[in-house]
Formats: sequence, structure tokens, C-alpha cells
Amino acid sequence: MTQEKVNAVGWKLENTYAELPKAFFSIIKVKPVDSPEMVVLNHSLAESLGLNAKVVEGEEGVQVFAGNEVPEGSVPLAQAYAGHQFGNFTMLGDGRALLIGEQMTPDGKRYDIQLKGSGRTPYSRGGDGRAALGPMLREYIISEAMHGLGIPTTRSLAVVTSGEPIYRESQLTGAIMTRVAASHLRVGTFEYGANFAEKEDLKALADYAIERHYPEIKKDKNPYVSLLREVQKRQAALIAKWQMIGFIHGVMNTDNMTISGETIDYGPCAFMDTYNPATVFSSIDVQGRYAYGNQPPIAGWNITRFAEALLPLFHDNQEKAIQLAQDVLSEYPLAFNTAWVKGMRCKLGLFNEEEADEALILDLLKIMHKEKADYTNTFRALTLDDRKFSLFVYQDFQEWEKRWQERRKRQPESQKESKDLMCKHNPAIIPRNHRVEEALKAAEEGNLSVMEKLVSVLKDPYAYSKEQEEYSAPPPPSEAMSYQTFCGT
Ligand SMILES: Nc1ncnc2c1ncn2[C@@H]1O[C@H](COP(=O)(O)OP(=O)(O)OP(=O)(O)O)[C@@H](O)[C@H]1O
Repeated sequence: MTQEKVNAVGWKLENTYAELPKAFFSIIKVKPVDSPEMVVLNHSLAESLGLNAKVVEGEEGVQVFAGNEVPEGSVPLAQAYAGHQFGNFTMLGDGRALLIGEQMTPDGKRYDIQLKGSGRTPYSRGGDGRAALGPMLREYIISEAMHGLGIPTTRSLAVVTSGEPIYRESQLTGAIMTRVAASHLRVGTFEYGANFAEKEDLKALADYAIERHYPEIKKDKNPYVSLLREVQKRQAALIAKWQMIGFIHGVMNTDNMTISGETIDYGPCAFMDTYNPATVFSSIDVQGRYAYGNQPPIAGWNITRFAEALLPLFHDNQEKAIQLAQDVLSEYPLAFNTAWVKGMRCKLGLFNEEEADEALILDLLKIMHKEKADYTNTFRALTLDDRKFSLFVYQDFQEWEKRWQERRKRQPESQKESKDLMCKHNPAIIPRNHRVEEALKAAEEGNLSVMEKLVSVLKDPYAYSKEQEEYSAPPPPSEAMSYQTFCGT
């Protein structure tokens, strides 16, 4: 295919990562796949990136998304990183991913374009560098749902099949997903810098991250301490949003925490049906380290690892450096709690602040836990005033509801305004696990319509449309409890 044709897609790629110290990446010669075919293309994302959606859905797009052709200006590279996985430090890196460049959008934004499942790299160790169709489509569905829910996230531009089988416990269809992210800088990239590179390299990485995500702190007295504070703020806000919609990431290792504050890695994630803080879906998380209720403190633990990695840049005197780190880290619990209470107030239709609001929220959660209420549907029922919803029959809930209604009346805004606020913060639907599985099963049998419909109703989860109603039912309790997720396929 001619370069002209490839570029007709609308690529305007830059490669600023390639200017980082050499320790942070390896330039890769991509190994073409046999006969790639488009499975799904995100038209609206393609357009917002400045790509020509008509051309991109044709052969030119398929060849680029398969890694068979690289657009002009692209220097494909795999990034080095390390990370704490379930608490243990290890060397990692893009073992099956390839950054083809940063797309400059028509409105002047910079986004990484990364192929996931594109083949081996120097960081692959024993792996084949490939990915299976099911997990790539799962990432597509859930990351797009997260975007619809208003949660910062990496996004999915396309999934193509590679035409080559891959071998796990059985033979699977090979696929490549194109991921779009504000960047792929992870806490683990900094841990790698601190442990395996020189201090100047770590400094260059921090300067790059500041320039790319937090240019406003460049002139601060100690920009590296400010970097820690800003990342901590974004993560606190992100985790509060996850908690508010019942999202369980499942593998909050430090290599899966971004510097940009976007959700990344949709391997074993899932949404909670019945409210229970101990909920875990990931088959490998036997201790429940990444259970729903543990996500806020785990994020704090991960940010402490980020602080440790940055210590050499804070101050030459180690004691002073540690003190600077501790001062920032001590702000995390309040940063998270403030973001969470603020969001939960919105879920309950409350505009102003009252001191007793947190107790009101916690009391509702206590009842939901005790009565095994569905998390999403409880807030949906409150929004719709759905008296048929299970909780409305319980005495303790009725007492709670009275308190809540009185609280709502103690604000100047009308009931209508309060309801509108609730509609904007309580999704009518989430990607229920059984619905995602149903879509994936059909897709693997060659029927993409179930997935397309699911993705389309999840586009605006706050629409409260007629067609969303059938998607709001939770699975039967036995199915919900036994649901398990797996990572790394
Ligand atoms: N098939 C594979 N071949 C080579 N390396 C792999 C393979 N699968 C996973 N890895 C590597 O193992 C590590 C952990 O895998 P994990 O499944 O958490 O990441 P991932 O989903 O591939 O990546 P990301 O965090 O970018 O979404 C990563 O460094 C990843 O690149």
C-alpha cells in the first residue's frame, strides 16, 4: 500500500517519547500479520482524532490497526516500565503493545495511539506478544462505557482480528486493539526510572510528564513535589468516580495507575451488582487485595510508591525529601473523601453541604449492604421514585427515606432540580457483567449485533431512555455471585 493511501486516513503523528532517554523505550520493527479484518471501529472517536472515518474503515485503516503499515512520521516503540504487582516489585514493559505515535487532533490535543496485541517486544519475556479477540472486545465495550459514564479513561479506537490463531488453554482468535490515551505514563514508568535508570533519566521523565500533563506547575518552587500532589488529586478524583458507579478495576497494580489520571487496563475489571464492599471478581485476587472497598486505600498505597520513586528529585537530603513526600501523601485521605462525598451528594440530589450528609450517605449504604440491594438500581430507583424497588418495603429504609426527603427540602432548589441532578449522576444502565458476556459470546460466533447494541445503549447511560430499561435488570443472584474475571489473555 502506498504511503499516500495510508496517510489519507488523516494521521498527524508525532513521537515525543522517542526524545526521552533511551532507557525508557525500544524501537520496534513490526511483524505483519497474515490477513487482518476489521471487527469494530469507533467512528466518533476516529472523527474527534481528526481521522477520515470513511477512509479509516477501509483497507488503509485495517492495515494500520493491524500494525502492517505505519503512518508517515511513526517510529513504533515499546515502553519500559516496572511495577508493584499484588505488592511485589517487578520489571515489566510493553510486552504486547506498541506505541505508533501521538496523534495531534484538530483541536490541538495530543493522544497516544497504541496497538495492543501487536507482537513480541524486548519486554515480552516468555509471552507471544499477542492478544485474543474476547478480551480485546471486552476492553472496547467497558472502556467506551466508562467514557459514556464520564469517567476519565483510555479509549478504544478499533479492534481487528489478525487472521492468526493464538494458543492459550485452547486455540483462540488473535486480535489487535488500538488504544487511545492522554499518555501511557504509569506510576510503574517512574518506578522503572528510579530503579533501573540514572537520576538524570528520572528527571527527564518527570519533566516530560509535567510538560505533557501539568504545564501549569513548571514554575512552582518544587515542581516534582507539585507533580506528586497533582497526580494524587487526579487519582483521588478518579477512584471516587469508580466507587460512585460500582466499578471494580480488579488489578490496581502500580503499572496500571496512570500519571494522567485515566483508567487503564481492563483485564479483570467488572461492575458490582449487589452492594457489598468485599466484592472481588478477579480469579487471581484470592486475598481480596483489590476488592471494591479496598480501592481507595490501595490507590493511596500506589501513590506512596510514586512518591518513593520521585524522592531523589525532591531534595538531595533524603530526610528532607521524605518529609516533603509525607506532607503531600497525608493529604490523600481527605482529597479522596471530599471528592467522594461531593459526588455522593449529587447522587442523592443534594446541592448544598450539611455536616450530617456523610452519615446520611453511609446509613443508606449500610441498609443496601444488609438488604443485598443492587447498587446501580438503588440510585436509579431513588431517581425515578420507583416504589416497586425492593428496598422500599423495609422499615429501616423507609426511615432513612424520610430523613433524606426532609434533607432535600432544606435546600432552595426545587424537587425537579434535585431530580435532574440525580439523573446526571445515577446511570440508568451500566455494562452488567452478564450483558457483556452475552455480547462477547455472540461476537465470537460471528454475530456483532449484540455488542453493537450494547455499546450504543451505553453511549449515554444517563439518558433514561425506553430502550435502556431492558438492560437495567441485574443477573440472577447465583450468577452474580459466581462471576469471575481473568487477566492477560
Ligand atoms: N501475550 C503476552 N506476551 C507478552 N507479554 C505479555 C503478554 N500478555 C501480557 N504481557 C505483559 O505482561 C504484563 C502484565 O500484563 P497485563 O495483562 O496486566 O497487561 P496488558 O493488559 O497487556 O497491558 P496494559 O496494562 O497496557 O493494558 C505487561 O507488561 C504485559 O505487556
